[in-house]
Amino acid sequence: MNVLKLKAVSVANPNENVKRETVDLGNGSDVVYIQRLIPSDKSWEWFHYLDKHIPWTRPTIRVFGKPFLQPRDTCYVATPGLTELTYSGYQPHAYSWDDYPPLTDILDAVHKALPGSSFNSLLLNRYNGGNDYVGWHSDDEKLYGPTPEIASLSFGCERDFTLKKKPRKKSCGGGDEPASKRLKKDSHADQHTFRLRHGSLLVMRGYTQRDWIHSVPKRAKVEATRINLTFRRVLSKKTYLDGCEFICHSKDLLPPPLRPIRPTPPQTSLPLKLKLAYSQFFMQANLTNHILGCFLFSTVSERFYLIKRKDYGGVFWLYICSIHIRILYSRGFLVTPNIKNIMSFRVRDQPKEVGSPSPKGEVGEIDTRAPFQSVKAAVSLFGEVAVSKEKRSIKRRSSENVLEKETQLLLTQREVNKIKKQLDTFENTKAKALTELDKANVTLLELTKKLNSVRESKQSAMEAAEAVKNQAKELEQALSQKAIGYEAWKQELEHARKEYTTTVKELDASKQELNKIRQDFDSALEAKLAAFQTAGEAQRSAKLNAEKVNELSKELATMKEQIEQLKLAALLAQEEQAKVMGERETQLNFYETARVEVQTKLMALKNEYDPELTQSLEAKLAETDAEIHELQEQMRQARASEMDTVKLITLEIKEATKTLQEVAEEENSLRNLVSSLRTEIEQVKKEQDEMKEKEQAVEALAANLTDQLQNRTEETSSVEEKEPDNSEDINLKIKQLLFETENARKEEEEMKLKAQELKQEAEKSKTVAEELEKKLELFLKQAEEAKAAEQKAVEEMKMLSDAQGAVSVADANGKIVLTVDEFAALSGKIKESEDLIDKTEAASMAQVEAINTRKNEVDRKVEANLKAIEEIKAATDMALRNAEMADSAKVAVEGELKRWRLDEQKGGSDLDYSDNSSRSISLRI
Ligand SMILES: O=C(O)CCC(=O)C(=O)O
Ligand SMILES: [Fe+2]
Repeated sequence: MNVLKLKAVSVANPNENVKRETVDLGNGSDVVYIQRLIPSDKSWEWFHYLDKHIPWTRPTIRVFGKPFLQPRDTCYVATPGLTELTYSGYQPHAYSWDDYPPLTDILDAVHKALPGSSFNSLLLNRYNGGNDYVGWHSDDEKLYGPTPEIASLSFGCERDFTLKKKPRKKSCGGGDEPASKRLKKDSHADQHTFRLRHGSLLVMRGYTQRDWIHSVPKRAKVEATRINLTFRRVLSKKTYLDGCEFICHSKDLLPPPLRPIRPTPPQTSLPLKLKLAYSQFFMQANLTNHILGCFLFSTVSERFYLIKRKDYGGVFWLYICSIHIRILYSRGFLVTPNIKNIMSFRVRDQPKEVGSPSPKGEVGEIDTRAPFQSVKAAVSLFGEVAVSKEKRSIKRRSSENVLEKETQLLLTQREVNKIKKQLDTFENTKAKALTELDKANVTLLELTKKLNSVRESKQSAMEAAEAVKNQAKELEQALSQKAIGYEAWKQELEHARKEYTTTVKELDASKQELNKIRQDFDSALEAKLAAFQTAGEAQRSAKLNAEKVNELSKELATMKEQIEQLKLAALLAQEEQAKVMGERETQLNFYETARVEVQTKLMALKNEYDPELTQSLEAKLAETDAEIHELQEQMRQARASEMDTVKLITLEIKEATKTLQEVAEEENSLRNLVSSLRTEIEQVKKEQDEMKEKEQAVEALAANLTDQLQNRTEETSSVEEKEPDNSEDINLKIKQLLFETENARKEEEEMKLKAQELKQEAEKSKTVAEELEKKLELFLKQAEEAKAAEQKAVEEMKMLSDAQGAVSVADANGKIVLTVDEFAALSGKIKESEDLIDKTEAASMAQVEAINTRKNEVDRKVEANLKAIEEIKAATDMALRNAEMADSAKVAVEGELKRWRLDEQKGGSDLDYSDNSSRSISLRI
């Protein structure tokens, strides 16, 4: 593998030329953004290395309990021994820093940029284009403590990073601050966006994870890849002590209220005072905190306790003395202390000598990093708080070593236990397997025994057979002594006997076959009966359908009539309107004449009277003129709009009539289809009748065959007795049999053909049904359209009725062409016809559906019938073959028997067979 060699980096000095921007988010949260931390070339070099070498995975995480493919690639790197990271139900595998050496260079660069930082884990993200993203979240996992510093380094494609304030109810910790301060902080913006550039570093600090959420949203147009590294510090690690697993948190995890150590206690009895200081603090500030457990240990003089406490999103340990533990215990905050578990207590920054200058602000703090391996060790260290730092550190180191060893030992012990368990399971499986083997052996023995007994019985049977053979030989010898010339005959007799046995067997088989055929016939008959019943039902339903179709046609006729009436009403309305218009025009003409007359009169008056009166009269005339004009205009407009509406309605009614006609046509075609379906059903019934006849013929033939076979047997014996040389007759009969067999074959062929035809018919009826369905769909669509058109017409009519109402009010003469009521009645009629169409449509649909169902049923029955016929045909074939075979065998036997009887008769004078029954042949059919 071509591993990229990367030199140790010297990145920009954070304190000198790197520009950093700090955004105060308020309430102890802030974000630092360094736009150009890593030079572009170096950033690309790292980008390509990470893109190629990091083992990226895209895990399935859980969001609100549902599995969800993480919308970006990821990888996790961490220092060994830390508590594992788990987020959204997913625990990533922790790779080591050494697996990917450039990561340590990048880490160094980040550490340099952020003095005092000490990251021990890294979550890498790769966004393969704008569709990859990270949704709103906060990195507030417990293992990072309450105020984690998270540094996010970006390479490659620029993406937006958005921060949003969490809903107010979740915010906590600001309770100690004065209201004025809080108010001020509230003025901070609730959302911030940073464009994360190639080589930039964004650091979230303080309570950002507690109070804010962040995301990298999707970006539709982005295609390029972005790689992001988020550095974090895990505060806890696992330790084993006295067989117990402890999650130890470093001092960083102590929440701020506990961090400032209490003022220096008096120098005398320092450890105890220190303990008291902590316990007092604990009592004051944290009584309500959730206490997970209490652990007791003793020093020479006193018993002390450590409290396992949960606070600020973390679990850690507190030291407490016995007095306070009793108080806590009495108040129900503690459960029974467990004496076996102990934790360490370390004192930091102790004054070296008594009487030295006043101690510094901080005198001690809890450190659970190095628990004691035994009570003794704890006591010894606890008693030596005043010893030199060096000595203490040596002791601590040795105690840490011992702890490390113990942890390793415990892990090894666990491993050993696991292996032991595995061994146990293996032993169990082995024991089970052995038992099974024993059982198998027993069975084998039993089987062997059985085999042996079978062998023995076989042997004895063989011996018996041998004895019988010997006897037969003896008998033969005796016979040969008596009739030496019959040697050949004996052999033939033997042969005939054998043949006879085979024939009997074959005849048995034939009989069975025939029985089977009979059974098949019976079941076919049943199926046929069922098919007939279905056909009858189909017929009945077809009749019903026809009746319904007739009803539908009647309804359709009524509808047509109604529409005709509607049309008539519309025509009448039109005529009425035309009449009104005529009257109005006459009125207008009358006005016009009156006006002209007045004008003439006025002119005459003007000439006769003074000009002032004339002027006023003229003005009045002009006014009247204008009014008349206005009236004329209004009437013209009203007439035009009325005409338009009437035209529109007429058009709509025409369309509705057309659609109804189409519906009627569809009904007709449906009716035709129903009748053709009925004809098809009749045809199928006829075919079935024919099939039945054929089947009966085949049945009769099979029965005939059986009878003939029986007769032949009887005839053979009687002919043998009466006419030994009637071979010609036998031949004739055999020929006849063969002829009949041939006939049966032909019949069968015909049946096959018929079945084929029936199948084709079934196919055809299927196609017809499909076409019917298609037509129905089309019909439904058209009905829908007709309905919509009708609806529209109704609306138009309503509008017109409203308009007419208005006209009637405006018209002083009260001459209304169509009153509101008339229009309402008209609308009602239209609604009625609409409902009727709906009902008709639904009924026809149901009819067609029912027809389809019936047809499908008939199809199914026909198919079942065809199948039964096929099976019968196959069985008949087989039976015929068997009959043929039996026939030829019979011929052979007959020949042999004839010869045998002849010989017997010839030798009758020499041999006296008193027991004739031993020679008689009975054919069992
Ligand atoms: O890709 C980024 O910039 C943010 C990633 C992030 O928020 C995370 O991994 O938790
Ligand atoms: Fe994050």
